[in-house]
Amino acid sequence: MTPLENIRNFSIVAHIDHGKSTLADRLIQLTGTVAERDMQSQLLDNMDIERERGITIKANTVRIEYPAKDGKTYVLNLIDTPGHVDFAYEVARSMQAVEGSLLVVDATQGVEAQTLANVYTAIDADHEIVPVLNKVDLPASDPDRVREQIEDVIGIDASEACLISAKTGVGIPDVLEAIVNKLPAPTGGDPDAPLKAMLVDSKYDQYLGVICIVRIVEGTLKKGDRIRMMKTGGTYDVDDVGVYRPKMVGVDSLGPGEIGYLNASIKQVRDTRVGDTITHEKRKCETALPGFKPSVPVVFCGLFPVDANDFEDMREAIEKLALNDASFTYEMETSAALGFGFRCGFLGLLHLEVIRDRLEREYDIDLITTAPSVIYHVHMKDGEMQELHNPADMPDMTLVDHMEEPRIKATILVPDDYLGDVLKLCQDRRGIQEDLTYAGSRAMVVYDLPLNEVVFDFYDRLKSVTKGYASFDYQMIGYRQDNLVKMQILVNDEPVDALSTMVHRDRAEMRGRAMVEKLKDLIPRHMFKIPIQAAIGGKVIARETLSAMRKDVTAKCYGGDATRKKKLLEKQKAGKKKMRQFGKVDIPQEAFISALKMDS
Ligand SMILES: Nc1nc2c(ncn2[C@@H]2O[C@H](COP(=O)(O)OP(=O)(O)OP(=O)(O)O)[C@@H](O)[C@H]2O)c(=O)[nH]1
Repeated sequence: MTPLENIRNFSIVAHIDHGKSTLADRLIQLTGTVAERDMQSQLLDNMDIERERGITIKANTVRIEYPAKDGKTYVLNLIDTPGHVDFAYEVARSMQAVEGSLLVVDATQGVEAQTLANVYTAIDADHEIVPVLNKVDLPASDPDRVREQIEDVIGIDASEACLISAKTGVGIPDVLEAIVNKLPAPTGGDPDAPLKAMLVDSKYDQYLGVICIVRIVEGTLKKGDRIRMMKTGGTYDVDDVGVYRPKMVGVDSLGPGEIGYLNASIKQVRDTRVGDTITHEKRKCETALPGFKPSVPVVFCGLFPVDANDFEDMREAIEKLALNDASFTYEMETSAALGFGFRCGFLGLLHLEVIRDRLEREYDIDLITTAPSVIYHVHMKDGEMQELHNPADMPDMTLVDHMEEPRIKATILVPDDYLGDVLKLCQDRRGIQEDLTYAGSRAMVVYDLPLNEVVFDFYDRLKSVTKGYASFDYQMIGYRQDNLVKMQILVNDEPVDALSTMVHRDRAEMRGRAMVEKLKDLIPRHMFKIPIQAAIGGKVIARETLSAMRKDVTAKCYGGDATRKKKLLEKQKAGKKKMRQFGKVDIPQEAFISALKMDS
């Protein structure tokens, strides 16, 4: 067991791409935690999809042993936290398990929106913060300017910030010394007290079952102990305890201040509650740790198999994915248009994409994704309040008194030149400007926006109007009443429920027109005329007509080249597979998403 004063627990906070993972790799490498031949970049991102997209989804931890200049060997426990806005709540939770943070800022870019959001989370968790300026090997780096910016915008002293290049390794020893000298050791913690440990995160391993990452606050955890989860009441025998280096290595025991894993034949991640207090069954601790609110899904959409025969496979795949991800919810849904599928809830759009990608790639299921929606509060005239997850379930408007929608506070950092475009974008999305300040040549804008207008393609639009220079972060602020209506789309006079959306009354006409125009381009011509309409209640607010024509793919193949004709017809058939029939009309899969993209 390591004495408390020789332990340092920390996380790294950074904006995406500022070098968090590269720095973690360097720290691991320099301390010889991994043999040189086993070194591969991004050691901590072990899920394929994380590695591929360069994002971290679940918290990971690694234990590093560092012989410091003062002659003592320290145990450094690094918790790697997710870096994307969707997972902000997970970041806040993992931070409760450590005492300090390295604040990594790319010295060529400076402070970005996520730097701010993450560093404030660290400050809220009472962290000591060590600023680290990365990428000083690049000619464009300007450490002095960025140092000043950290002081002006964040308000912490950056005069002793470490100047490093995580890529070349310059300055890494200074970071290790700063961790030891500037970050506090964990406090308190009697190894003989009844066990009190925090469940920091849990994940599913196909060979070992559920692995829990734990931080010991008091007492000692050993293999063979019988433990109790104080919130869920579950009791388990501990099969193994250990640490990540970053591979799993068993240890005899974990004591106060230490971070490691435990494995106790827990069947599914859902049986564990992140933030729960773990204690011994026989000798319980008196009070539990404060615990966390569970993270709740904010974005919902329907997922349907393109081929109805895939439904059972899809159910199995979704159940498996949910085993490892308690923040992802699902329930069966039937749609008149799309048949059987699932209504799924996600933490954000990236989370949605990750799950959808995994279903398609790992389980080989072609999916139709319906428009993402948020949760509306529908206040009925009889005083009851209903949560609306799916626009298709909207109750009869005559029974509704009023509706509320979720709003967010969005923080956007953008170079001056693009400020006008950003303000226009936020204004177009029904935003209310709350603040506009400058940090050097960059503006920081704060907007109050409806989540509904952001979940879909706001981030893409923001990136495109600012050529990628803007950064964005948000947090939920609550519900507010507004004039919202359900807009239906009718194709060939039949409503397509999967295309229903909630819109603001004042924008309904514009949105309806844009959608029917898009659909006209997306739906192939048929042998008959197809009216495409947008309607509110029974009233049509926009209409386009797709004229009749048979698309003869073989028309260009005059002469007798039969094989080429056959090939083209087969290609047409394959293309058809991705379509769904609505009455007599085929609607291609991409229409469900593309039709909703707004051009501003
Ligand atoms: N030139 C230079 N490039 C660097 C340095 N550190 C990181 N990079 C590069 O910057 C990019 C982003 O680095 P990552 O370590 O993946 O960034 P991250 O912050 O972990 O990103 P997320 O995991 O997506 O949050 C990679 O292409 C790195 O090779 C550095 O010191 N100098």
